Amino acid sequence: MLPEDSGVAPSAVSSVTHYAVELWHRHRIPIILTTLFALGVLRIYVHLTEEEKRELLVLPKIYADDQQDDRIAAKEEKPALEAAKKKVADTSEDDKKIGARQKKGPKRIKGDATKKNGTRITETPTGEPHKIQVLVFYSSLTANTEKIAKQFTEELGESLKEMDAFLTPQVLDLAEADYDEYFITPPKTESGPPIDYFYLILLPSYNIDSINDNFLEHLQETHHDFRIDTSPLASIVGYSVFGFGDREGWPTEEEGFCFQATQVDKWMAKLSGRKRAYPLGMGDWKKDGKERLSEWQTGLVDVLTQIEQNGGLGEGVPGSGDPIESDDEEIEDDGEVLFDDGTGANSKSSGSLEDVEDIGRIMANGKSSATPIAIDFTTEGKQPRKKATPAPPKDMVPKDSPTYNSLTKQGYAIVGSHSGVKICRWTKSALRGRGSCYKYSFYGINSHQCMETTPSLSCSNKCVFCWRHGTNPVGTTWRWKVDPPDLIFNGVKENHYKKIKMMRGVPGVRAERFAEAMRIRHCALSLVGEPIFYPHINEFLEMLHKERISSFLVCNAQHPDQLAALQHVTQLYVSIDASNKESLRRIDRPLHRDFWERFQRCLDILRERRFRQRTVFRLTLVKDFNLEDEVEGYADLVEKGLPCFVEIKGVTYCGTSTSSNAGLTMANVPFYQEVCDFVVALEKALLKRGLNYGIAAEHAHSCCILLASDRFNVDGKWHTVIDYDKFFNLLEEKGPDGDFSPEEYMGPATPEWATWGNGGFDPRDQRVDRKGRPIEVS
Ligand SMILES: Cc1cc2nc3c(=O)[nH]c(=O)nc-3n(C[C@H](O)[C@H](O)[C@H](O)COP(=O)(O)O)c2cc1C
Ligand code: SF4
Repeated sequence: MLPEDSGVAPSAVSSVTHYAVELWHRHRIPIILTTLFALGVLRIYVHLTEEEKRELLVLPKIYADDQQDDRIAAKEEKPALEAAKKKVADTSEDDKKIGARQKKGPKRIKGDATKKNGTRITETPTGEPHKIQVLVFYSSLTANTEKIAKQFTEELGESLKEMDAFLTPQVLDLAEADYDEYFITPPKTESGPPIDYFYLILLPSYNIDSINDNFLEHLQETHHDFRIDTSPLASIVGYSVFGFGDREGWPTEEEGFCFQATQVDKWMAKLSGRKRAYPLGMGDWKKDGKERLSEWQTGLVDVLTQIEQNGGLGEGVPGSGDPIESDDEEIEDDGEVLFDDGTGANSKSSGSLEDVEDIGRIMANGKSSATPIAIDFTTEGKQPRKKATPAPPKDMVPKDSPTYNSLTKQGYAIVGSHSGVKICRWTKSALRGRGSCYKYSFYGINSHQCMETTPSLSCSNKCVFCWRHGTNPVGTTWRWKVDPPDLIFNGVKENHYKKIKMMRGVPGVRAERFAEAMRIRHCALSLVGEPIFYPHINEFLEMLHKERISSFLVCNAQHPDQLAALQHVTQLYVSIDASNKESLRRIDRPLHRDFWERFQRCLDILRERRFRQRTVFRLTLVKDFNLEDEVEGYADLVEKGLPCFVEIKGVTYCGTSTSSNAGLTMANVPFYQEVCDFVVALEKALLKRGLNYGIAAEHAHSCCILLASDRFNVDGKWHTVIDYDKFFNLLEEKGPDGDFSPEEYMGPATPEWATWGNGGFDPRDQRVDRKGRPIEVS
């Protein structure tokens, strides 16, 4: 109805209304039908586009490259995902069947069945479907598990027979399997259809030294190895572990029932990016072992059936999602250099963990009473600004600190309160006859007889390329309890030998090298931190030398006073990480304000010492940081310090957040050819300055090249190798401050294979790739 004052004549209004009613009566059927049709089309369109989206969310294809992104998307779209899952579960015929089967096994959230004509969704770009190889690993000391594993594998094979996707399961003894082959990355298919792997591990627990310890150590070290992705097994389809134990002796899990299976399960979760396909099973061999195993087996077949149907574990499968694995996953190092203030509370957000640079602030905040006095041994004699109440100094790395946890997880043994020891990868590699580090090629150091250690885990730099995961404490002063040198010396040896002994069951370890390794002959004081930070470094060196253990000491050119007071070492290194002040600040991120002056003083000391110590400049090349345009600058530094040798090495990318925070990526790692070009240019720049240095040796394997002073060239041959016996004899004869020169303990000629142009790989060894496959040396 129109309002009365609208100004439109009533007769006109009534004729329009009449006309409209007339029109409706005449055409109402086509109008209604057309409207219904349009609404129907609209509904179908909306439905189809929604389904498309849901489909992607419901089934993250585990083989898709951007699986991670899918997961994130799925998380963000949780309500939609839930709705979609419910809908698919209600409607899919295939899923109904799976659902029925699953009633017997564990409850699972189903993914969308995208099975097309019976083929798995996992296909190569050419459409070839992947096959799944189930590998059943076991360990066994008294043969129970061995028998069970074989029978289990056979039965599993029977259950999977009808499923096209699966190859016949294989059983593998962990005492014989090469861990590098299976537990760094899954095996690669050389020919035939592409194969994906599903790992099952049957493991009895032993609280005595057994192969399980080696296996666990391998898993742990692989996870913490900075060269390897933290989840290198992420491409396996899934895994599950079953443990055997004995409740009679170990009644509960807290008391050790199946403790090693629990540990393997945790490490596998980490290595595989949480691909636990079925929960950890446990059984008491004497009581319910068989029953539990049979339940586990049923559940597994269920999961494998689902994988065959869906191409993956699907979202939300318990164990492949995000369970809290253990407390140690929670304290994963985030790469920040932390300092524990020792208050007991160790949450980062509470501020109890502080960067040492913040010590001033902590003290100002009234925490000074709990903080020991900082004794700057580098500036000893100066009066502390404020007289603090004397408090007993604390441990540098307390046992309950995150630093301790993190370092031990990376394989370090912490000795006393501030020292560490670790077996380096070259020591392990040499034990297996797979190559030694460049120090063998250049100086004759047997890697399997070399102990890598430090008496000070603390350092005064925070170098961008430091592979120590940023976990070591930093500081400009020694403010901690000081352990006596004999405690450190005995502790590091003991722990080194312990770690060597652990290697005895590792496949490929050569018996003769293992026997030799039980006598330490060399000590690389370069692990983490700054060895000359330790106030009793000279006494520690004396202990090494007394046992005729050579000493290669690396310092960071920040402690000139300690450097000046240092007694004889077999070889004395100074890290030269940049050729100018700005570059050094960017790379080393030194804590000392006068870092450049300290650096210069160290070079002066090295120059003075060059006829008494075998001095080495160690250059670490980082592309876009200190490589380009710095040749001349480095040549100037060599001219200033006149070292006996210059070692030039391409940086190794450690992939921690420390490095990424500093803007370091793989792109900063120079190619070997770039390192070679740099060294050739540096040699030329030195010759231009009238300095007689030449390229003496190379170790292409670790991207390292050695420039040597002509002092070590005899009759046209380089003599970079050291005569260690001669060194100890001279030391015994002349004392730790004795007057003898590096030339006096110069060894035989550098082996031909190590000289420039010959690669530097010891021909006695077999070079292998990361998975232990032989590589032909070109
Ligand atoms: C020396 C020894 C130590 C053991 N330690 C443990 C243990 O710490 N926790 C546990 O649950 N079972 C322990 N067991 C029990 C074994 O795990 C169990 O007997 C297992 O079935 C043995 O498997 P196998 O015959 O394949 O080696 C131990 C057995 C022995 C002989
Ligand atoms: S020098 Fe270093 S890398 Fe070489 S064997 Fe010794 S500890 Fe390992």
